[in-house]
Amino acid sequence: MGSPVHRVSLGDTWSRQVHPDIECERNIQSFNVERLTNILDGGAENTALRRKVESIIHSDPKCSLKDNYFMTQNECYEAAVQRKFHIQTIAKCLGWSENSPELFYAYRAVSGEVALNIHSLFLKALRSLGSEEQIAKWAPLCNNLQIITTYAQTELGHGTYLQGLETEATYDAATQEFVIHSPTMTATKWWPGDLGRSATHALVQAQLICSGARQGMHAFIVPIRSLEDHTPLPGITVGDIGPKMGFDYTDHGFLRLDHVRIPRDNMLSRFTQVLPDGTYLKLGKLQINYLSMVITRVNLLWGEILPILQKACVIAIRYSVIRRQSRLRPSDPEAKVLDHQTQQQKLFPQLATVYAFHFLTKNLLEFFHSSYDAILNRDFSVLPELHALSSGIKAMVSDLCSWGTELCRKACGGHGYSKLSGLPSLVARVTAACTYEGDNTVLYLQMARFLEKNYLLAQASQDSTSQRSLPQSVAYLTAPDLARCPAQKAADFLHPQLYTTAWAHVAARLIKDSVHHLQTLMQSGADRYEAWNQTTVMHVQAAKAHCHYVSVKNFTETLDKLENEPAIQQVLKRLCDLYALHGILTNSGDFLHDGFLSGAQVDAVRTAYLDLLPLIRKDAILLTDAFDFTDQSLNSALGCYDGNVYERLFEWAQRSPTNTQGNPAYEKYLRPLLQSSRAKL
Ligand SMILES: CCCCCCC/C=C/C(=O)SCCNC(=O)CCNC(=O)[C@H](O)C(C)(C)COP(=O)(O)OP(=O)(O)OC[C@H]1O[C@@H](n2cnc3c(N)ncnc32)[C@H](O)[C@@H]1OP(=O)(O)O
Ligand SMILES: Cc1cc2nc3c(=O)[nH]c(=O)nc-3n(C[C@H](O)[C@H](O)[C@H](O)COP(=O)(O)OP(=O)(O)OC[C@H]3O[C@@H](n4cnc5c(N)ncnc54)[C@H](O)[C@@H]3O)c2cc1C
Repeated sequence: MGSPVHRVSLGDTWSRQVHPDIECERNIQSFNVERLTNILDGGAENTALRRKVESIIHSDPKCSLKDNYFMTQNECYEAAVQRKFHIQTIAKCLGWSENSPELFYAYRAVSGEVALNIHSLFLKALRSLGSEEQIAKWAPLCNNLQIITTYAQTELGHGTYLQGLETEATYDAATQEFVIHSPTMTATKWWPGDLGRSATHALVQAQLICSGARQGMHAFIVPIRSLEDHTPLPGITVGDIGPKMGFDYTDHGFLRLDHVRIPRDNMLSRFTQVLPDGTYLKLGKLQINYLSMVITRVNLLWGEILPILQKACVIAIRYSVIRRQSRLRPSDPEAKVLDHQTQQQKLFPQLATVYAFHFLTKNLLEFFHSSYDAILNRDFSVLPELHALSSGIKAMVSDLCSWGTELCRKACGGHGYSKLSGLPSLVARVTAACTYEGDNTVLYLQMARFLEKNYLLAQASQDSTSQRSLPQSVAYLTAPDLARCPAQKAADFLHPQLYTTAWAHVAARLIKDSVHHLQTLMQSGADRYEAWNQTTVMHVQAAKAHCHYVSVKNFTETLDKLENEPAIQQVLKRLCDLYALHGILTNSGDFLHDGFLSGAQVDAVRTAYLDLLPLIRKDAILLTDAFDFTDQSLNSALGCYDGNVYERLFEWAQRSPTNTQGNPAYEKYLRPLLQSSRAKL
């Protein structure tokens, strides 16, 4: 049954011998780990390709992450540029193209710690908002790195409210140019990645002004640094925004534009155009110019956010079978910390969540790919659902991945606080995901608006004879609802149909309550804007419940498709059960509120939930092995495959420059202090 798990080890002394405390966890395999890896990769051929790419990348020392934890911000940046350069060189040699799986796997191998990540965001914005001619002109320059680009939207004064952006692009019909200008200090672009020290061109989002009228946010390609010597071009003030909580390897920057002139052709014009005489043409709503954000949200979930919680689970769970603290009985040896029920209660919901999110994000990507071509060809019918789902799911996944990664860090005790565990940098990175590409509260509210509309449509269609079909993700709003949960005992809560229905019930009720509250306020005289603001806490709660429902439903549907893989289906079903029940327990007030669940039923949920923990315990290491991260990519003294935690932590600490560079503070301060106190002894 068992199959050797692939790993690319660090090649250090201890990698040759696997620690017995982790080896025994792998001895009895209730499912085929390799097969699960294949399923996660989307097929055995993808697993093989990924491993091939990882071997190539890891055999190049210039792509190594080894000394990252001891670097300054500048050194991190330089090393990230070097890695980008080497991966690009390898890609060119081996014919890996933009968007190829090989390139995706190469970045996964180095944990995404390369410079020029926003270059690919620029390309996505270009391909979605640019005309075919613009794509033909700029994409090859980007792909060959003849230019380095950034996505400059956020300003010092505004990030969320795009209508409030101050940067102006005023069309001058006499010269057929746009004049790009930052009229105030707060109009300074602030945060764009790769802008501080690298980019030669920026995709600047600015308020279009033509023929005297303001037309809202549009995208313009603006050269900012000389291609000869990289100095800022006339009218450009550009630099780095300084130290941040994480992302040391990225040069986030600022940009001020002083009446910078660019040709008319540099406004991206797939959906909107300015004709030579200044006539403005637009297809659909203005918000079509926000399309690139939809694309980026979906892609970052898969490539950046999800792997962070996966890695945190691998590190924390592997460490928890090596770390021993306390005895469960006085006569026993000290227990692995993973055998404490409370440790399982911390880590297994995170493991279940990350599996749920893997399948959810995969499904969202598929929905995105099936809609994208239609949108580019100006069929916007599916855009509202895509925007709502990508906003809500981005918010939920980044929120819970951030929460879960920090929980994994804390679950590693003191060593989790060491950067050498790998966990602090994962926490810093995933925390940013709750803000970038849209603050999560703001994104939940976008989802809530979609829910409100569809709830009202559902009500209208129930009141009339003609049935209107709702988008698939909200179709449950028209389904018959149960007032009470029929479960009688703990085992009943292990039926996917039962807990999916419970989540549907709670989501539908919270949506109904938030909309009714909004309407009540409006009926009592508040205008819509005031009433909306007075109900946003309820709307966010409803949006969260809806997203949770979508994720539970998606996980159960994934299980249904695994009927030919009974062993894997069984182990994943336990995770699915745990995910759904953990959600019910942490939100039990919502289920008790209208009597859908009774107190006794919540007790039964807890029993079912706690009974799952020991079942998942025996497969825990295998479930983390299945993610198949190489030791190099984990870059964690606690999380390596072989479990030799203490040896590695000790050796890595020796590498700290603080141990070899002498101690100037001793000469300046400590020696005088010690000597003065010695005199008194
Ligand atoms: C390895 C990589 C490491 C990390 C890299 C990190 C890179 C990060 C990059 C960035 O952060 S780039 C900057 C990202 N910025 C944002 O995401 C800003 C968030 N703000 C917004 O998206 C919008 O301003 C807003 C919150 C949606 C509000 O916009 P606006 O006030 O103009 O619209 P509304 O009145 O709320 O809505 C009107 C209408 O439009 C619909 N809509 C809104 N957004 C979209 C969209 N993206 N696509 C399609 N439709 C959209 C919205 O649903 C409304 O529809 P109706 O209800 O009127 O039908
Ligand atoms: C690591 C990182 C990388 C980034 N990369 C880029 C990049 O490459 N390019 C780029 O252009 N930008 C980038 N950004 C900027 C990022 O997109 C914005 O910071 C983000 O969109 C949030 O906007 P804000 O900073 O204006 O937050 P604000 O909107 O000021 O949020 C502050 C608070 O106000 C609340 N709030 C705001 N509006 C509302 C509302 N309507 N309703 C309820 N509450 C509200 C928020 O919930 C939050 O609690 C990056 C940011 C980070 C941290």
